[in-house]
Parts: sequence; C-alpha cells; structure tokens
Amino acid sequence: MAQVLELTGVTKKFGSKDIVRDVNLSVSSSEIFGFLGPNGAGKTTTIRMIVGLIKPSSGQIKVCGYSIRNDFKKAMANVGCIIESPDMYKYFTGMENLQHFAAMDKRITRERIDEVVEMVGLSHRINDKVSTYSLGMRQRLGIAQAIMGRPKLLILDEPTNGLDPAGIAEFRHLIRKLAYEEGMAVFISSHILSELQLVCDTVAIVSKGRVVKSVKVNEIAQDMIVEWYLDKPAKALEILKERWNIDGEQTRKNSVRAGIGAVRVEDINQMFFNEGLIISYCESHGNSLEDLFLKLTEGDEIV
Ligand SMILES: Nc1ncnc2c1ncn2[C@@H]1O[C@H](COP(=O)(O)OP(=O)(O)OP(=O)(O)O)[C@@H](O)[C@H]1O
Repeated sequence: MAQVLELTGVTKKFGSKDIVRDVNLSVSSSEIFGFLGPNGAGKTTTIRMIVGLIKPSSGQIKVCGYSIRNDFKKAMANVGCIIESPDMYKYFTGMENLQHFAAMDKRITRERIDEVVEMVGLSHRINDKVSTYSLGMRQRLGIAQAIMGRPKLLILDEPTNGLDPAGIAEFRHLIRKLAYEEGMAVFISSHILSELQLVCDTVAIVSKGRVVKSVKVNEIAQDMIVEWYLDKPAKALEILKERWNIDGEQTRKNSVRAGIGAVRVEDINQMFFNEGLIISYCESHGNSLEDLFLKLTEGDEIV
C-alpha cells in the first residue's frame, strides 16, 4: 500500500508553547485514519499544517511523497479537504456551487461533476438551492467539492459535528465508499470517539499535542468482553467452549459473560439462535476505544 500522507517529527510552536509536539504518523491509500483528541489537543493545528495554511516549526510533511515545503503545488494537487464547515453559496444551487469551484481547476469536466454528485448521493437535489439542504446534504456537497479533483488524500476536520444519527450513518457509508472503492486515504479528526471507532481502520489518540497511541480498530474489538442475557446460560457456556474454546462465566441467573477474542459476536449470536437459545439482549464491555481514550487523555484540560 502506498503511503499517501507522512508526518515526521512535526512540531508547531505558538510563542514559546508547543501546541503540536513531535507528531509521527502515516496514512496509506484506502485507509480511513482517525485523529482523535479532546478539544484543544492540537488536531486543527495539525490539519492546518498538512494543508499548508501554517508552517510547522520543525519536522517534515509529505503528501504522495512530495514534501509540502519543497513541492507544495504537487503535494496539494493530491489533497481535498473540508476544514470546519464547508463554505458554500447558500443562494446558489448545489450544481452552481460545484461549477463555480470546478472553474478554478481545468482538469474537472462536467462528467466528473456528475460523477461526484452521484457518488455522494445528491443527484435528486443538486439543482435545488443550498439554503434548502439539510446539514448532512451540505456536508455531502462539501465532500463532492473536495473530491472533484480526484485527490488521493481527503481531510475532514470534525465532519460529523451537528449531524443527526441518520446524517452520521450516511456520512460513514460515503467515507467507506471513497476509501474502499475509490482508494482514497481519508484523514478524519474528531473528539467523538464512538464515531471514529465505527468508521476508521486506524485511530491515533492525541493529547496535549502528542500522539499518545495509534491503534488498529479491529485489534481493539478483538479484546471485547460480551455479556448475553438469555434463557439457558449453562447451554450457552457449553456452546462457547465446544465451538470456540471460549471460557465464559455465568454472571446472574440469566446471563453469561465471556472474552470473545477474535470471534465475531454476530457468529456467536447466530449459533445461539440455531441452538434454540432465546437472547433478550447482549452488550459489550471494556477494552473499547472509549476506555483507552479516557485512560490516555485522563486529566487533559478541556479548553
Ligand atoms: N494561532 C494561534 N496562536 C496561539 N495559540 C493557538 C493558535 N491556534 C491554536 N492555538 C492554541 O492551540 C491549542 C490547540 O488548538 P487546536 O484548534 O489545534 O485544537 P483542536 O484539537 O483542534 O481542538 P478543537 O476541537 O477545540 O478545535 C489551543 O489551546 C489553541 O488555543
């Protein structure tokens, strides 16, 4: 997999204060990378450096192998981004907005505009005024604009801020499509861990300007502990042991708990169902990204 974004020893000082400290990270094509940290951790400052709005005090940033210091134009030709809320002309239609931005880049054809509109699922509303769009639709229009020039790297700063659950689900679906079908590297910053956990492959946890931990999300899920509330706990324990060699324990009259390692909870539920058990509900505990995040950023000032 090609490295699309690489930060090496990136530091940013404002006055005598280190706002971003010695950040090292890399993102490959088709990877969804989450940059997770509490408010004030330095996420936006890092993104502003990646897109060239401010210069690092030290360290190196490369996009598709081009250093943003030495090859700024070539590096930026590979970047699409939305920082804060997408800037659109509300009294223009979605299409007029896209045409306006496309006029600045000769590579973007009318066919490409239609293609991105289709990709973000806005074909049916693209000729309506942006002022009539929901926040989720504006967000998708912003993404359409950001990807028109076929960037290899898409950067989104706090993209789900203010979206309702349906908007968040649509957003997640779109991001997956861009990464896994179009091969884009997607870099998303957020302070909302549950959202990153659901969409990202890798999450870097930032605290006070430093990346304190980088984790593969599927490895965290592997440590999951699940508790089932069901009618036949003894039978459930037997199935877990026989089928997956999992040692569970009965926690209450009607509940069983077990660390399920790399086994998918869906497969276990299906097996319980096939064996005639009735599950009233199940829940997961511990070792989620949330626990890790809270542990690593404990005591961080929320500014
Ligand atoms: N131009 C600047 N001059 C001085 N301090 C700054 C400047 N820009 C940002 N900071 C400070 O840097 C710290 C990190 O800000 P940043 O916006 O990068 O954080 P963040 O992680 O994106 O948080 P948020 O989610 O609140 O935007 C904050 O304490 C902020 O006040």
